[in-house]
Amino acid sequence: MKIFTTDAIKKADAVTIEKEPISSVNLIERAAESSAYWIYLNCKNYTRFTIFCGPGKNGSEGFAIARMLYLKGFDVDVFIDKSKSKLSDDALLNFKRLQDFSGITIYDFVEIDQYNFEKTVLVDALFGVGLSQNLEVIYKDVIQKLNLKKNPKISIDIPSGLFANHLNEENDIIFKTDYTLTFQFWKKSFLHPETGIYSGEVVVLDIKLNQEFIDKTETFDFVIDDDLILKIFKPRENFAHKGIYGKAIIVGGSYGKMGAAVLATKSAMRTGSGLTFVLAPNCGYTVLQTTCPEAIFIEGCEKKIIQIEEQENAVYGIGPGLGTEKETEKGLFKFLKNHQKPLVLDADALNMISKDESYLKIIPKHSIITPHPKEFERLFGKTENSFERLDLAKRKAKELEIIIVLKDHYTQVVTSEGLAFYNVTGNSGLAKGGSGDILTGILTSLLAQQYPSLEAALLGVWLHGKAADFAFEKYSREAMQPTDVINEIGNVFLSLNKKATTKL
Ligand SMILES: NC(=O)C1=CN([C@@H]2O[C@H](COP(=O)(O)OP(=O)(O)OC[C@H]3O[C@@H](n4cnc5c(N)ncnc54)[C@H](O)[C@@H]3O)[C@@H](O)[C@H]2O)[C@@H](O)CC1
Ligand SMILES: [K+]
Repeated sequence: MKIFTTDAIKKADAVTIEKEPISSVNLIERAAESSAYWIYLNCKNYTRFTIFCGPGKNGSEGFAIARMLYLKGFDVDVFIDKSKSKLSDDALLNFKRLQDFSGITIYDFVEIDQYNFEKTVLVDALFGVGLSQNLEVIYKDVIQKLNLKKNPKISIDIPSGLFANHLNEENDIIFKTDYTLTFQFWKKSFLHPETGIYSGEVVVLDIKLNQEFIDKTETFDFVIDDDLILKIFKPRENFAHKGIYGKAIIVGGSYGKMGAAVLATKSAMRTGSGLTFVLAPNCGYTVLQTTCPEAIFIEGCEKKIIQIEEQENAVYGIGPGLGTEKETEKGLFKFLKNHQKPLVLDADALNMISKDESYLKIIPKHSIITPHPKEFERLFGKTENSFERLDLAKRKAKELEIIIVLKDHYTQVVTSEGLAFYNVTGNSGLAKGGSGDILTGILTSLLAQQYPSLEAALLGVWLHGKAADFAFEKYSREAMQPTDVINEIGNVFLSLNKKATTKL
């Protein structure tokens, strides 16, 4: 799914209005209907809604939602700024429509302090993507007061005060919501840690904006959605043999960090590589042969790896638990200098590469590197925030012709063309040691199965997150373990296969 800038969203609205054709207020009606319907389906424990409306189209949607919820039998109150009352035409029209409903009381923002907030859901329809400057004082006051309330909160399109595609100023006042019902596209700010904390759970509602315009309009940012994954995923062939599905070699483990190699090897196998090898120090022999009997062990040195031998037609995933000893570093660089095929580099492999800028240049083209924010900083330098970090990743991915998987709550796959794909599967149960090792195993396995690098990265991060979501449902975010995630990879493939196979 494409992520549009505010300007492109406005154009998409305008083109839809012109080409469909549909009036602006009827398009607002469509957006309001989809919001009211979602609320009707999902708010089972509440019968009371208090809707805060602004002066523009977002406010107009608020008025329409108020009317629709009232007609569905809910108790609805509306708050506006009565003192200035400079509503836009679209807002005025829906505001006037409300006057036919004597059961809906319209309050002024100044009455908030006297209002009874008991058991009501707060709906924020103050500002949408039309916010062009910092908020006026009157709206800041309202938002500050509402942010102190414990009531459930829903924002329409975007939490009021938040910009859609860039960072706010540090002291900006922003509505902090539990749910955001957003129209047609994810907004970039929902996907970054500094701004995403305001948007809560995001629900994207399809309001059927002009598809031709969406298809034609270029963008640099995307969300990995199910449609994209189904285009990438190739179900296993009936007449397959193990040779078709490649040879994955995990290079990792050192004395005391053998678990990382175990997790990466297990997840490579669960992802389907035809043959899976693990190159690890000899001290890991028993543990690896016991925990991963299907994998083939390649001997390293006693307690660390000092050389990586080139094997024909193999895809390497290097890093989990590898350690950063001088001899390991030497072995890694000797290997990388002569190796041409795309591979996966993670963890300690990246830590060793970050020791010298010239090392970056010997990463084979189209390889996938998977740094978390700290590793990224060591590799490419400090940035002020995650928006700048992504911009830097785009420049570096282009320069080095590699794919950077920037691990975060919403991991970003950054391509050598300067595009970013945000992954929205996964949860904070993955914020545990070992999760990254699993991703390395999955990516190595997909590359070995001849998925092109970008497709392997997109499918890999999605699969990793999806398996984590399945594990979360069984064990909770707190208790789920990386091993539980590996054990759910199979269920993710089952659900993918169900969708991908031809049905009669
Ligand atoms: N027909 C359409 O064009 C559609 C509009 N949609 C909705 O419309 C929203 C965008 O509507 P608008 O462009 O009217 O913008 P908003 O409703 O976000 O707000 C803009 C209004 O607020 C005023 N304003 C802007 N910044 C302000 C500030 N800092 N302090 C006080 N007032 C300020 C502007 O003068 C304008 O009246 C979307 O977020 C979405 O909710 C969607 O329903 C899709 C269809
Ligand atoms: K809003």
